[in-house]
Amino acid sequence: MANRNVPIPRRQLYIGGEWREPVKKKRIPIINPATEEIIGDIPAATAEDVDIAVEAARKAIARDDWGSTTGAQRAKYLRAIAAKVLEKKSVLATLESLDSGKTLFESAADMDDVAGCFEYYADLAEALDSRRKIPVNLNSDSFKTYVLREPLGVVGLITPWNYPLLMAIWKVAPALAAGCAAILKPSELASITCLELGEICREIGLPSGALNILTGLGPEAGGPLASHPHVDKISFTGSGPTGSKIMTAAAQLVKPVSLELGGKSPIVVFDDIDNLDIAAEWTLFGIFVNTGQVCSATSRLIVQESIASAFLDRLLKWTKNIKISDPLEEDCKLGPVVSAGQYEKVLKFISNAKSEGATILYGGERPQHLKKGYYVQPTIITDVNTSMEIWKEEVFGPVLCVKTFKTEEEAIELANDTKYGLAAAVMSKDVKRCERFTKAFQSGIIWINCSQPTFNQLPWGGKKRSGFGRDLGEWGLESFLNIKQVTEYTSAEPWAFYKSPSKN
Ligand SMILES: NC(=O)c1ccc[n+]([C@@H]2O[C@H](COP(=O)([O-])OP(=O)(O)OC[C@H]3O[C@@H](n4cnc5c(N)ncnc54)[C@H](O)[C@@H]3O)[C@@H](O)[C@H]2O)c1
Ligand SMILES: C[N+](C)(C)CCCC=O
Ligand code: NA
Repeated sequence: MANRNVPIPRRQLYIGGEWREPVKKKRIPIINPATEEIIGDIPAATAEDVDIAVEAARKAIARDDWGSTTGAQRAKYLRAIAAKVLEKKSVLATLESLDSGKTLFESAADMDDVAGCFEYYADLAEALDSRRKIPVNLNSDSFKTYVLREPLGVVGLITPWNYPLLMAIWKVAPALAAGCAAILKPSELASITCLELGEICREIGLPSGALNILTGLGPEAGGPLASHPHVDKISFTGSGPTGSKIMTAAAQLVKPVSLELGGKSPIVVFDDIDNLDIAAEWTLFGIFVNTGQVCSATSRLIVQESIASAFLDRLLKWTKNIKISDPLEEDCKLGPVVSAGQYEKVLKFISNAKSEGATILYGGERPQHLKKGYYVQPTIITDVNTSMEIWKEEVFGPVLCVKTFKTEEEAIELANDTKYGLAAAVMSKDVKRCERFTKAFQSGIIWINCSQPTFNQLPWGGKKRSGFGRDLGEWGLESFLNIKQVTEYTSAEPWAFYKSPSKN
């Protein structure tokens, strides 16, 4: 077992490069979901603190030490942050697990991804210098034109608890690479590592106000950020209902938003797969990694009837082998869900599925050996029909529902039978069929013969009710840039549209 006695730092809000007590001095308890114990607290920002942070961000943009930096200069800061994250990896990973219930192995992997994401955007920040000003040739003697890429300004980043630091960094890194000044509002359910990012920024000497971190409740801290007149954009990852509220608030000021929302993603398994075990493991990983609290979780298994029985048999064998324990224990593969609220929500989805007539093939309850903590067994539900809640709604927990199909057409129809459109996976050795599914799936992310692998270079985001806009890749950087066209009249001749008064 890793050291669970890592002290939980008692932080304030990180504003203008300093730790600052919230104006109303309120704090929110931190709960460890594995023990249900209060292990510390975080500051709770309100509208007053948002005003102060927005002012600090505006000042940063107006100051040369941030507002006039080149991409190459910003890249140095991003690389310094990446190095600090790796230096502190073990402590940060432990804090992430204590706060969110994530297994220590996954938290450590997240910290590598966090550092990798800063490194990736450091490269893109450097490359931006040569793309900052692009001449456009009009073949004109009268006009010289060019297009500028500029930082968008002050941006609000509102993020969820499932990958507390990683989801924040998917936005923080490109926002800083672009030269924006950012205000990060992480989830009140897991904010520790985001506050530690503040300490890292202080240690590496990031210019004050370039990144501000406001922990607090959604409506009290996130709400005023979304509706603030001096915030130029909101980039949000979280639930659909909150996304709608943010879009509504931003719409009043015609403020751009990007929304990465939930999903109910399908994984379609065909009978031509060579190896049932390989497909079973990907199916398992697609729904049980991070205890199913993944926006892109492939939570609907759509399996060809001819192999359904054999495949479910393999799936059960793999599922029974998953170690469920305190997330800090060695080899733990499934920790608790994040909170009491999430625990109740997941169990309610399972009991509703039962009362609607579905069969709980495996799991569905608290594991017998764990008396405390928000643990739910990995759960597989069969005898599902398309009108059931469990087929339609995002659970955000370790719950897989299963349907069978006979034909490819039927599989496509089932896969797209959802209001969401984040991700979709197909398992088949038929290359042409995989191409047909790639085209037919109504989603932003396609996995072929796998589920969940994610790379900084590739765009991340969805369509339909999963939102719009893209994190990661060059698209993530572009979303924090303003495109400005410049047209210069270079002719010595008069424009001659009006009759010149000197000729009267
Ligand atoms: N598409 C993706 O990339 C992605 C990634 C992770 C999570 N998610 C989705 O996030 C959801 C779970 O995360 P969650 O429970 O933290 O979501 P949530 O919507 O409850 O909270 C997300 C963030 O919004 C804030 N918030 C809440 N109410 C607000 C308001 N009125 N105004 C402004 N901010 C407010 C919260 O404090 C938090 O920081 C799931 O639906 C999941 O699918 C999506
Ligand atoms: C694919 N990852 C790395 C699990 C990240 C998913 C982000 C959304 O929850
Ligand atoms: Na917590």
